[in-house]
Amino acid sequence: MNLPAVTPAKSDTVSPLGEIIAVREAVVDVRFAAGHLPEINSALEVAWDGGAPLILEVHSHLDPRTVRAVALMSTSGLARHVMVRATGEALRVPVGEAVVGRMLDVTGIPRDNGPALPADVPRRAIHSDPPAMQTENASTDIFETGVKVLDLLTPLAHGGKAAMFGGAGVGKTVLTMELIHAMAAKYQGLSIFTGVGERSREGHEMLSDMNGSGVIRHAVLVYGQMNEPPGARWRVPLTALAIAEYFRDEQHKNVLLLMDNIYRFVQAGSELSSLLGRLPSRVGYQSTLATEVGAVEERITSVAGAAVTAIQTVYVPADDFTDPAVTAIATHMDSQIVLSRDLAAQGFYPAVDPLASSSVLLDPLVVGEAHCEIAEQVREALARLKSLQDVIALLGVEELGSDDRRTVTRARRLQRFLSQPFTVTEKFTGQPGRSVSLADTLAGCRAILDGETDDWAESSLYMVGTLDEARQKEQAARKAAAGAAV
Ligand SMILES: Nc1ncnc2c1ncn2[C@@H]1O[C@H](COP(=O)(O)OP(=O)(O)OP(=O)(O)O)[C@@H](O)[C@H]1O
Repeated sequence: MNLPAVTPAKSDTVSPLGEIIAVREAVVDVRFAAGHLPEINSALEVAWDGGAPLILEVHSHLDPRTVRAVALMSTSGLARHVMVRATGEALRVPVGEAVVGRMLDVTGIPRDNGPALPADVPRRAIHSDPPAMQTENASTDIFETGVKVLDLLTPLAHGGKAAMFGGAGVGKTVLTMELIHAMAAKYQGLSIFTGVGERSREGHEMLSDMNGSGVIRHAVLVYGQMNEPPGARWRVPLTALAIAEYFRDEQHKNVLLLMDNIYRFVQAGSELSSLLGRLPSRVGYQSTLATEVGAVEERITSVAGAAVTAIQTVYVPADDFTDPAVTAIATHMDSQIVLSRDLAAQGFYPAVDPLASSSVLLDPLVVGEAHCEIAEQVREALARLKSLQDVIALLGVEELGSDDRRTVTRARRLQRFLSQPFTVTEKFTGQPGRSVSLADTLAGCRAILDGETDDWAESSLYMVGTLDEARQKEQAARKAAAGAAV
């Protein structure tokens, strides 16, 4: 790839030119004339063959003339002695109406084979401080998702932060996609979907899904997927935040910010930390882990008149919930949705672990006494079922006392009632998706806890929407059984 000398800066101020002296994968060292060192986090540009410039971000000053920078795009083809232009400011990405309905990369370049963005599109720096504490607006308005187990046990706040934790293949992405459908349909705002280090296939599926359902008209997709260099995966959350902050602060719009998978942001930071020559901390993570997570999470906040509701997926390495990255992210969340491999293996989708999941909003002052009482009784029943699993496996349900037998009967029906077919899984389950109101969810759980379904077949409550649907399924099954008996 021919790399011409960098074209001189167009502005009247002469931006200092530097020269590349070392390239190690995503890390590039650049030497400038004495007294012209660009600031930390400022962007440097390398002009490629007429295409979009390669963007580098300054991360350390090695000596009075040399900076160490991180490439936000691939450095293949880059060589020593290539000239670099210091922009004098942080990377600025396009924001505003022009990016709605578009799929962008970390630098804000459209990657959806659509038209280029207008030259005068407004831009915003990817680095900025969170709003002043006094302007933040901690909301406790409940956000009904239509997913029974979430609305019952881990209610989400309009303007709050929720994270889905789980190992590989437990259903994080599918649940996130379902929430996009559930929320975009009834959410008067803008959705920003950020793909961080996930599969590119999922990005294209998301784009075609959103185009098909029309949700794309109110959405922006920002991607730094697993095929991208670590710099792109590390900075793409900031690109999405800059777009979200513009709509929140300049247009006072509500924003639904979805990030799949925020753990990959930490992983990219860890990769770069090693390449930047920094000493690793616990479990090999970067020593700046908590700072980097805080810098992103603290910017995800609401202000008066405009809420940013965030839902993030968190990959849990080796299903180890004590992992430093997982715990650092968890401390920032209002709702923690833990996905269980055991439940996924049994086909109970969404595989939300009712005992490990939690929400600060499950409080009588927020959701009311009745909701809290039902949620508590559901948890108690499922906890009792879990504690009796071994006894049941060894001796069978019949050997239990009458109280335990009743609890097990109801707990198993609750477990099945909390499973639910999704819209996004119709294509491979063949079952139409269901969105259930909170009132129907509470009424269904209340009826099961009161024993109304004790003599129903457990299968009648599996993968249904409301309890009425389960009742119809039970009646149909009984009729079929009666017909077969004749
Ligand atoms: N609600 C659901 N209904 C039916 N099947 C599901 C559901 N959720 C997940 N699955 C099944 O589990 C598989 C993995 O789901 P998904 O990709 O969401 O997991 P993940 O946790 O995001 O995995 P990874 O971390 O590898 O991306 C899906 O391809 C699907 O077969």
